This record gives sequence, C-alpha cells and structure tokens, in this order.
Amino acid sequence: MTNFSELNISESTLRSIKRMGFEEATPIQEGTITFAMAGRDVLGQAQTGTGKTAAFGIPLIEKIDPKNPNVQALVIAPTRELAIQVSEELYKLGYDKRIKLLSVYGGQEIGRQIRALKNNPQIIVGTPGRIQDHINRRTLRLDEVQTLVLDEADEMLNMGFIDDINAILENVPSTRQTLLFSATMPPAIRKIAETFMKNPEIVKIKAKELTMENIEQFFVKATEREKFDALSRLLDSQKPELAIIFGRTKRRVDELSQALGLRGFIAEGIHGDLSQAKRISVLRQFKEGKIDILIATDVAARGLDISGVTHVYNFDIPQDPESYVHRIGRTGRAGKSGTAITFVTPREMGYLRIVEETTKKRMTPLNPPSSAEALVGLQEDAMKTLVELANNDLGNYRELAAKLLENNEALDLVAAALKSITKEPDATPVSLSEERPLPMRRERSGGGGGRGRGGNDRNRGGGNRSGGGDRRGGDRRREGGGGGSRTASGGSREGGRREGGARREGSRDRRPRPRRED
Ligand SMILES: Nc1ncnc2c1ncn2[C@@H]1O[C@H](COP(=O)(O)OP(=O)(O)OP(=O)(O)O)[C@@H](O)[C@H]1O
Ligand SMILES: [Mg+2]
Repeated sequence: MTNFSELNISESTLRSIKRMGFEEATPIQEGTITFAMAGRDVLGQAQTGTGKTAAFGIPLIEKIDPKNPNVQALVIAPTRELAIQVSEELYKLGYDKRIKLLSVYGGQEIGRQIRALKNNPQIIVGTPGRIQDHINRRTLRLDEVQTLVLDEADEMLNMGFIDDINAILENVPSTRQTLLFSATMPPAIRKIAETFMKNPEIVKIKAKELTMENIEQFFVKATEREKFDALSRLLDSQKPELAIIFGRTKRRVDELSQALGLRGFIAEGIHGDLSQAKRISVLRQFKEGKIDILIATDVAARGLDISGVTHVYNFDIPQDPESYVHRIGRTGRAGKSGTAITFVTPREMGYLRIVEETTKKRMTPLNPPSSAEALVGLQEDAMKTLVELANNDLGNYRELAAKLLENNEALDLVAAALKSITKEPDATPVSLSEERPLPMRRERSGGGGGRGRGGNDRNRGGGNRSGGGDRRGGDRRREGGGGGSRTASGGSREGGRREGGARREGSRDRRPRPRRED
C-alpha cells in the first residue's frame, strides 16, 4: 500500500483526500495516478468498489488550472445517478482547490443547467444525451477540454451510446488526455480504446478472481414460480441491513417492489421510467436506511457506491457475466464484506456456469429455508430480543408485570410476549408475471481455451456466443434509437430517449431476446 503523499500529489489535493478519510492509495489508484499525472492515456481495470473514481479523479483535479474559467475536464457516465455520484466525489477531491464543477443530466430542468453553465464550471460530469444537447444548443463549449473520462465505458457501449460519444468527442480537442475505467473489460472495449485513446497505458489490477474475494457467492436453483417465496424466506432469515435485488426488466422491478411491500418489506424500485425526482428520492432514502431493499435494473445500479449494502440478490440471473460482476459489486465495497445470491431456473444453469467461468469463482449452492425453518429463526431472534429488553431499564413495566402475574401464568405471559414480537413469515399471496427464461444455453464442457489472459476476461473460448459484446452494442442502439422515446420527453430530447435508459427498458414481450434493462 502506498501513501498518497508518495504520489506527487499537491498539498491542496492531499488535504482533500485526507478529509475524505482515505489513508492509503488502493492498488488501482497507485497503479494509475502516476501515469495519468504524466499525461498518459490510461485504461484502468480493477474490481468493483476499489476506488476507480478517485483513480481518475485525483489526476483530473490536479490538472485543472483554477485560474482558467473554461471547461477543462469532461466526465461521461452512463446514468444520471452515477453522474451525480461521481460529481460528488470530484467535488470533495477538488474542494481545497476551489474547483467549480457542474453535473448535467437528463430529467433536470435545462434552463437551470444553462444558467449554471454560464457560471464557468471547470469540470463537467454528465450523461451522453444531455451533454450532446448542450453542445447542440451551444450552451457548452468543450474546446479547452484537456481531460476526458469515460466511466463505465463498456456499459455506455452496451447502452448504444457509441454514436453519442463520437459526436461529443468531435467537440473535444484531439490533444486531450483520455482516461477509461471499469471493473470489466469485455473485448468490445478494445474498439473504444482504439477509437478514443492514444497509446493507452493499460493498468489491470491482478486478482485471482474477477469478483471481490470478500463477497460470498451463492446460487439458489428454483423454478420461476418458486423464486419469490424463496426470496422472501431468505430475506426473513438473512435479515440484510440493506439489500439490492436485481430484476431483469422494468416490469419485474415494479412487480417485485409491490410484492415485497405486500409481504411487509420496506422496498422500493428504481429504473429508467421513473421520474428523475423519484429516482433520486428513492436512492436517498435507501442510503439513509429509510428503505431496506432497493430493487433495480442493471443499469440503474451500475457504479453506485452505497455503503452498508450487505446483500445483493439476483432475482433473475443476468444474461452477461459482466452484469453479474457489476451487480454483486454493489456489496463488499471498500474492504467490507458482502453476500450475493443468484436465483437460477433449471434451464438457465448454463448461464450460471458461464458466469462462474468468467469470474473464476464457484458459487455455493444454497437451499432457502422452508417456511417452518424460517419461523424457527425468527422465533430465536425474538427470544434474543426479549432477553435484551429484559436487561434494559424497564421503568414501571416491572410493576405492571407484577400485577399481571397475580392472575396469570408466567409461562403464558412470556409466550404471548414472544409471539407478539416475532415477525412471522408473511405468506400473503402475490402474483408476479413470469419472466421469459433466457434462451437455452448448454453448459459448456472443457475447451474454451485462452481464458484469463490480459484484459480479455470473457473470452468465451469457442466464440459460440452469437453476437458477442460487439454486436450487442450496435443492435441495441438501433432498437432504442428510433422507437424508444416512450417517456414524455418534453423539451430536451434526451428526456426519455437517451438517458438512464428509459428507452431500453423492455416493455413486455417485444423483446427478441431478454436483455439487460435501463
Ligand atoms: N484510498 C481509499 N481509501 C479508502 N476508501 C476509498 C479509497 N478510494 C476510494 N475509496 C472509497 O471506496 C468506495 C468505492 O469507490 P468507487 O466508487 O470509486 O469504486 P469503483 O472502483 O469505481 O467501483 P465500481 O466498479 O463499482 O464502479 C467509495 O466509497 C470511495 O469513497
Ligand atoms: Mg466506479
């Protein structure tokens, strides 16, 4: 571990870093900061939650000239929530340097953004559609940009943002420095690197597994119909502090949050069709612990850093191994531990194996407790709680208890107290629309050589995955681009079409094949 003071970072930024509570640089920070500060283009890959934001944030802040009022750095992120989060971290890193920063994303009133842009921000963090919108309106000039960051570049590729990014880059000087970071580097990222970067330094933090070791990984084999009860019993028995549940589609997210609500869980969903205000408020409540369970589509949660997420449930197994890595990476961040549980239907087992091949980590099979077993666990909890309560100051309740004992059996009274504080498993019937299973995929045996080299973590050996990562980007783009403007988009064209993925969020069964949402 390296101390930040050994990395040639200025005093003011060191003060900011210290205030943020960072003591030592994480490996990706140590590995990239020096190159980036020397002006090199950097392609950085490191596991989820290992500080990639500061890895590009520190050199970016260092390069800003506080006296130059122009936009000097541009950070592009796939979703609004991520843009907000990244801008908050950059704001903290640039605090001592008094750097002016602005985030621009869809769903936010454009007039307000235009006024704020006149205030000479030096760093812009935004989503592709809204950035382009401002370029077209001539409210954003990028000809003094010296640093460009693409956070979660592979996701932007998946979302079909490649053309938007190309268009934005036509407005950025070609002499700029480009930094690109993600936890996964599917082969298609090479294309981005070739297109947008100059002789990049590739920094890959070596790890035995693609996922973090401090995330325990389980899978539950269950049919589509069994999944919800299994989930609900697991939530009862595992009692996550904060949990994120991933569903495959928007409809799935909505139905799951309703169904969990019916069973008494404090759960809310987040996806691209909700208003921006709603998305931000749900996320804030989740961060504050007012909501225990967040249900999300893939993209809605990409890159999000919410401390205290103890459990991630993949209610639907993701189609791509990369999605799996990013999903479960919402827990076990910054050295904490976490648990990830993936539900898989019997015919989707092939996907599970592909995920395992990619992450180089086996998941442990898990049988969810029966409702009788779940009840036993909850009763044991109630017993502990009662004993703890008995050790507290009970005030005049002791007198009341003495009174009750005059005419009642002590055993009955304690049993009644226990019953009243036991949260018995709720079996309220719920109905979920059945999700179409992923297309059948055979478990691959042997073969598949060449895995695990360099940045190509998901070389699928035989290349039997028709389409692969490259094509998908293009397909999605087309599909979403034309017909996707389903959200009332008001003045700004990206309102519904571009950002945070309203356009890609699958409506019922139109999909030729299930895919990631948002
Ligand atoms: N050097 C450090 N010391 C301690 N904590 C750090 C350090 N650097 C970053 N962090 C904290 O670690 C958490 C995860 O960081 P960050 O969100 O940048 O991860 P990431 O690598 O971008 O993950 P993802 O792949 O999920 O986007 C954040 O809360 C961040 O503030
Ligand atoms: Mg990140």
